[in-house]
Amino acid sequence: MNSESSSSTQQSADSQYEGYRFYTETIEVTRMSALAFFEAGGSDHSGKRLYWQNREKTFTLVGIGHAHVLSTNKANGRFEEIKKEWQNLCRQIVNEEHSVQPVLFGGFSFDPLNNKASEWKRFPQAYFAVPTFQLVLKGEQAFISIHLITQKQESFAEFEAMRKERDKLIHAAQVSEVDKYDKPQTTGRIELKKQAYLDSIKQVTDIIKAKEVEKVVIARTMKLEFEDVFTPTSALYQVSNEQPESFLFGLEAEDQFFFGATPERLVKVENHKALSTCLAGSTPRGKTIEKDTELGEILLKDSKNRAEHQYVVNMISEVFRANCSRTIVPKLPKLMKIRDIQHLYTPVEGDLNPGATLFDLVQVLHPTPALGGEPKLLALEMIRNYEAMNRGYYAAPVGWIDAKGDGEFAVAIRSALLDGKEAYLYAGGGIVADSTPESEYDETWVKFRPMLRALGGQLSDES
Ligand SMILES: C=C(O[C@@H]1C=C(C(=O)O)C=C[C@H]1O)C(=O)O
Ligand SMILES: [Mg+2]
Repeated sequence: MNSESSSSTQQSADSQYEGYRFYTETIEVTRMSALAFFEAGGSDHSGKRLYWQNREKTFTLVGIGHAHVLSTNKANGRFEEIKKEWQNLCRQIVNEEHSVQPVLFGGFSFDPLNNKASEWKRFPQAYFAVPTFQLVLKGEQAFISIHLITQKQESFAEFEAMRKERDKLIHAAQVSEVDKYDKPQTTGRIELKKQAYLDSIKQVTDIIKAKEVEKVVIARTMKLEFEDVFTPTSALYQVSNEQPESFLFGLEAEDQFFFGATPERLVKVENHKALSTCLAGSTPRGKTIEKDTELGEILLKDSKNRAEHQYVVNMISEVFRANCSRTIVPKLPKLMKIRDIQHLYTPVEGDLNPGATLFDLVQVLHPTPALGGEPKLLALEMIRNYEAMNRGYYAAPVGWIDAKGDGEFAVAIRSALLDGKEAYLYAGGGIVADSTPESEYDETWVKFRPMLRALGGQLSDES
């Protein structure tokens, strides 16, 4: 069964995209491994690939090549800029004849006002792309789309060449074996600025006790060194094996690759329904069922963790009440148990008000007190001043949006930046009045664990 549509649209739009045309074709293919498709794109489009799988595993998106890039290095107005450009581009190029609409995928940095030097050399403050070749796995079905966005009048030959390339990609993906990826040989594991991290927790806790701010999330970085270059496909393969119950994401920017397996949804919009997740408050999994249940029960009643969690519930509910009707917020948190850790969890949903968009929600929600703090702007300033790192895209929104405005963004935690023979891993925790540097430090170890296991950075005496 093939569904095809190739067409172009030209309207007398007053946008910056006047004269742009969109050529697209979507075919249904037999289901293939998303990772194999991602890998196949590496020979000609390395540095321009993306990967996404939702938490429920009902939707997987792989992008290869850039049909169009939207990015900015502006510190202020980056959300508005990307939102407006996407709307302008869609208005110009998308029409009803297109059976499949283009998808924009990418992310934002955590805090553009943080100007500490960092490892994030290839990532602008916002970085999105419409892929040239796009694989979508939905339920049992698989679709591959070609997207060509161009100002050229005549693109027939170019589009024909793209069809050939698509067929080669499909073939390469179908014959490749995806279980061939080994863990890297890890030669070094360095806790960067550990003392500065511990000191910052003490400083921030003192300021919270003086009631100048209520909650601030503080994070730290771990660096792994590998014997050989470790590839993005191998990295995705390893985390996907480790974390079946999370969103999986990967975003290439030239020779750097940001990826992770996060349990935290920032916001999803589907047919005007909005969903978000309050996730804060943590404890390890128990080794036995009894111990695990006991740890969970203790977490549900623990006042320090409930305080961490409640700031997030209050903030997200407030944002939803301002942007949605029929907002539903459960009164009490539940437990979200994932492989290495359990969290306090409250889902929030509502019907998006007319005029409110996914990008609007991303902008007002980011960062929630799960990754920033309360009050938001003061917490951001404290993170800038006290945290001994620059988060880059860690803890920031990463996700996708389509031409109708549906899409989903996750909070990019449990993540790492891969840079050739090195990887930078990130983990943090919510600091409230009764936090201590030692227990926060321990909590970050639990949060590092999945990524360490995936990347072979776990020492032999740890399991
Ligand atoms: C900051 C992280 O996680 C966040 C902080 C949590 C906490 O402090 O309890 C729990 C879940 C996340 O919202 C991280 O994983 O790095
Ligand atoms: Mg915590």
